[in-house]
Formats: sequence, C-alpha cells, structure tokens
Amino acid sequence: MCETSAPKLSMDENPSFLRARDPSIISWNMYRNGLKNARHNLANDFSDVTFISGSDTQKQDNYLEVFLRIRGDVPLNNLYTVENNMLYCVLPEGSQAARNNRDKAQLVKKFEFSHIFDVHTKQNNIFDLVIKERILSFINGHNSTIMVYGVSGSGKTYTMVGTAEEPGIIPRAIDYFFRTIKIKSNKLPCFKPLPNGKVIPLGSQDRLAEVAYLYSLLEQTNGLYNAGIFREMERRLSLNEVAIVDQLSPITEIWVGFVEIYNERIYDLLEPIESNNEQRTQLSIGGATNKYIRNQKYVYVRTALEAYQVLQFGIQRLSYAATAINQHSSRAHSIFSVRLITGYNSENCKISIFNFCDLAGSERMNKTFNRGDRLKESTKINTSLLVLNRCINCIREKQQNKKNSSMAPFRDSKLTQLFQEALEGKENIIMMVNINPSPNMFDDTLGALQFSAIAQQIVCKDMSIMEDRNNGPNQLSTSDSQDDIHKLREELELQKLYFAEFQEKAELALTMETNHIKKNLNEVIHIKDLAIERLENKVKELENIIRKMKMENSNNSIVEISSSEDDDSY
Ligand SMILES: Nc1ncnc2c1ncn2[C@@H]1O[C@H](COP(=O)(O)OP(=O)(O)OP(=O)(O)O)[C@@H](O)[C@H]1O
Repeated sequence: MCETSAPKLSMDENPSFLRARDPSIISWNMYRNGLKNARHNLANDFSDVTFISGSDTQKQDNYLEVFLRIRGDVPLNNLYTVENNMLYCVLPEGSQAARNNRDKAQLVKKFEFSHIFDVHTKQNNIFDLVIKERILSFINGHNSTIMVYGVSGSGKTYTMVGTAEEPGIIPRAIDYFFRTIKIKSNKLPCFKPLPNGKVIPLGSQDRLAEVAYLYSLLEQTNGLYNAGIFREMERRLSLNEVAIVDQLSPITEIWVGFVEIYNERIYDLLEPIESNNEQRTQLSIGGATNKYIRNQKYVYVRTALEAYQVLQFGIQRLSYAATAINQHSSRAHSIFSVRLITGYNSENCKISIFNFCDLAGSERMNKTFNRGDRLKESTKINTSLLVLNRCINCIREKQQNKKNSSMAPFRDSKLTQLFQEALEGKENIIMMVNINPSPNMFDDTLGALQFSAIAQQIVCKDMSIMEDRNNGPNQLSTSDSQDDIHKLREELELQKLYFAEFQEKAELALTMETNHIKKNLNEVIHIKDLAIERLENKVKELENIIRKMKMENSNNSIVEISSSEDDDSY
C-alpha cells in the first residue's frame, strides 16, 4: 500500500516557475531593500522623488478565489451593473434590503469578485478561465475543489453540468482529462483509490471485478441515449484545444465517485441498485483531520464516455423535485469526485483529487410555499448553508484577528466537515457564486453576495498552480528551445550586473552630500527603468518560447486537437 496524498505546496517550499529559475529575483530583493533604506533615510530631503513602495513588490496574501456568474436568460432589470470585476446592485424599492437600509444615501451596494461572468457568458468561457489551469494542476498531482453556491434556481447545476448543447464544467472537464491523458480503453486497473486518500494494488480477480462493476452500472443507465448525446458533445468539444502530455506515467488510472448529502445524510450515488431494497445505505464520515466518506464507492473509467455515463448514472439518482422556484431543483448537495492515480509501481504512486461540488440552493419558505418533504428538505439545506456561512465568517475573523479563539462550527454539518481543510484555505478551493438577477429574488441574492464578500477574505495557502504547467504537460524538449533558454540565461546575467550597479549607486547615494544625491538618484532610477524594461522583455521572450514549445510538442505529440475560432458556443 502506498501513502498517497497530493503534495500541499507553499510559496516558500515550491517557488513558481519564474521564481525558481530566475536568479535576478535575488537582485530584485537587494534592489528593494536598497530602496527601502534609501527611502527611510532620504524621504525628508527629496519629497519630489517618487520611490517604489516596498509593499508594491512584496508578496500579497493569497485570497480564496470567488467568481460570480449571473444567470444568462433573465434580464438585469437595471438592478445590477458590472464594471470590471465589480458588481453594483441597486436596492429595489419594496425589497427587504431597502426597508432595512438605514443609510438612505447608500442605496447601491458594491461587491468585488475574482472575475464576473455576466449574462453573455458561454459555458466554455468559464471552463477556459477557471477550470482548465486547475485540471493541469490536477494532472500534475494537486487537489482541487470547485464549489457552486447560490439561491435556488440561480443556475448552479446549469454551470456545473449544463445541457447536451451547452455542457457545463463537469462534462468539459471529463472530456479534457481524457483527451489530455489518453488511457487504453481496454486496460484493467492495477490500483484502487480508497476513500481515505490511500491506494491499494489490485489482484487479478479484483481487477476484473472492477471492470465488471463499471459495466453493471452502465447497463443500468440509459447507456445508448447517453452515448449518443456524449458523442455529439464530444465532437463539438474536440474543436477546443487541450494541453499535451508527452509522457504518461506507466500507471495512469482514473476513478470517479459521486455522493449526495440529502437531509444531512450521505448517500452513494454509485452504489449498486438493489431492486428489492428501497432503503439506501447511509455513509459516515471518517478521518481525524483529513475527513473522508467511509466506504464510498469509486468506479474505474477508461474513456470520457464511460466517465460521462457514470456521471449520468449518478445524476439519475440525485434527489430532485419541482418547487415554486425551480421545476428541477436539487434537493441535496452533490459531490462528483475524480481521482487520478499516477506513478511507476506500488511503492511510488500518488493520487490527486478533483471535487466538483454542486450545493443545493437556499430558499425562503415564503417563496417556495414548501410543505411536507419539500419543507423538511429546505430546512436542512438552509441549515447546512447557514453553517457554511458561519464557518466562513469564523475563519475570516480568526485569520484577521489571531487572538480570536472562537471555534468554527464545522461539525454542525456534513458539508463543512468534509470540506473543513479546504475552507480553512489549506487546500485549493474556488467558489462560483451564481445569482438570478430577477427583482423578486433580490433579497435572497443579496444574501449570496454577502456570503461571497466574506468568503473572498479568506487567506489560502499558495498552491502555486503555475509551476505545474511548466514542469508538467509542456516540457522543453528541442534544441531550439534549449538555445533560447541559453540566451535568456545570458540576458539574466546581464540583468544581474545592472542590479548590482544599481545597488552600488543607491548605497553610494546614501553616503553623499545632499546636493549630489539627486543627480545620483536620477541615475539610479534610470538604471532601474532599464532593468524593468529588460525584465518585461524577458517575460515576453519566455511567453514566445512556451508558445513555440507547444507548437513543437503538437507536431511530435501524442495528442493534438486543433481549435476552431468560429465555434464559440463550446
Ligand atoms: N446561464 C444560463 N443560461 C440559460 N439558462 C440557464 C442559465 N442558468 C440557469 N439556466 C436555467 O435556469 C433553470 C434553473 O437553473 P439550475 O437548475 O441550474 O438552478 P440551481 O441553482 O441549480 O437551482 P437549485 O438550487 O434549485 O437546484 C434551469 O432551467 C436552467 O436551464
């Protein structure tokens, strides 16, 4: 058995590509320190000289990324305006928010997001901007979670799953995984992921049994129908470009799991359907710090079609119902989980996990008029979302005030127990908040926006997604690229000299008579400007090299799919 949790990276342990390979960064720090000292000593004498602030070049905190998607088929009604990554909303007359608002001058609220996907956004825009880079990171061994949050009917499931014509994040991700890492479609699995993040080798009987289990699930879905839809979707998605993997590890296996949390109970959506047993088995949570779902079933898949069919198998069993807000409303939180096992042998393999978490939507009783089972469901949904809100609030407060000793109530809901590590910023997690801009949903929407405002203040560990891209799928291979890199090294050496000269001048300036300093500082600033220009050129050159590498790889590569510019709906 091999120990297998994806490495958790911090900025210090794993500097990103540029940091790791760029010796000029050391000079940059020297330069920055030099400037700080110079500013400290000289600010009084030369108030007209603009210094670059030390904080400008210091690493910023890495905040949880929160994206907003505004439902596309509902007019904005002049209530919402998007400007860059800001959302402005006018409190509509008659809304509870307007009634509660004591400060009459402040009838507009402002929320900032990592990015806003407005009503014109296509499904592929979200995938390209938010998910693609995380898939590359996942292929390189890092865990990722995406959580969609919002009021009932705001478009969460549409964003996550989508339709046959407009596939959402999960089908696109499935298509992307399998086009990037091609697995032989008749291969038997060698290892199996356990729910606790470990992996076990499989004996020959077990390997056959796993494939038999997959077939038994596929038989129970409307396989042919799904296959037709998927083939058509796959044909259109295949017009989109994917990353290229030159070399696959000898062991590369994909397994998928799918659970729902319904009425605060966890059910496996991939467990066998027992025709004579209506009762579903409830699963419990295990693990001390890293929580997992005990006995969760993972299914081995070798093609995108198989993965898609297993997804559909689970979706058919998800708890949906019609409510006054949404004809097809998810009554449960669902977690579709992809596990990738890579490595060389049983002693040396690792697993990475990508969780797609579609939260059930909050809903007000006075909007849904729910009764009976629906009412019980909404109460449980609202309670678990409230716990999520409280946890987010508490984490934010603790991070901002280290003396704050209050405990976040993770244990109060299954959802927050499972995602505690991620919510605390220790794993890579992003949130997609969906809103329905209809005026009668305003008060509920405002609640979701306020949640997002708090969530984005959570500080996360830096997962340094960037370095994976450069160490992983796109590797330097040709002699041309080597030459280019060699030239860049020479350029960097030159820059180091520039920075050293700059440092020397700055130090000299500090020791001089006041009337000489200005002249020297002007020289220093000139050298600095030159160095910055060179740095900028270097970045451009690097970009060109990477572009060139991709083209070269695409000529020799295992996988190459051309892109089509005129297809913007996929
Ligand atoms: N961007 C969009 N473009 C077109 N239709 C959309 C869009 N977003 C949502 N819809 C439609 O709105 C309806 C509600 O969306 P969806 O079921 O995804 O909401 P939800 O947030 O998941 O709701 P619930 O929490 O109740 O499950 C669906 O019919 C969906 O097709």
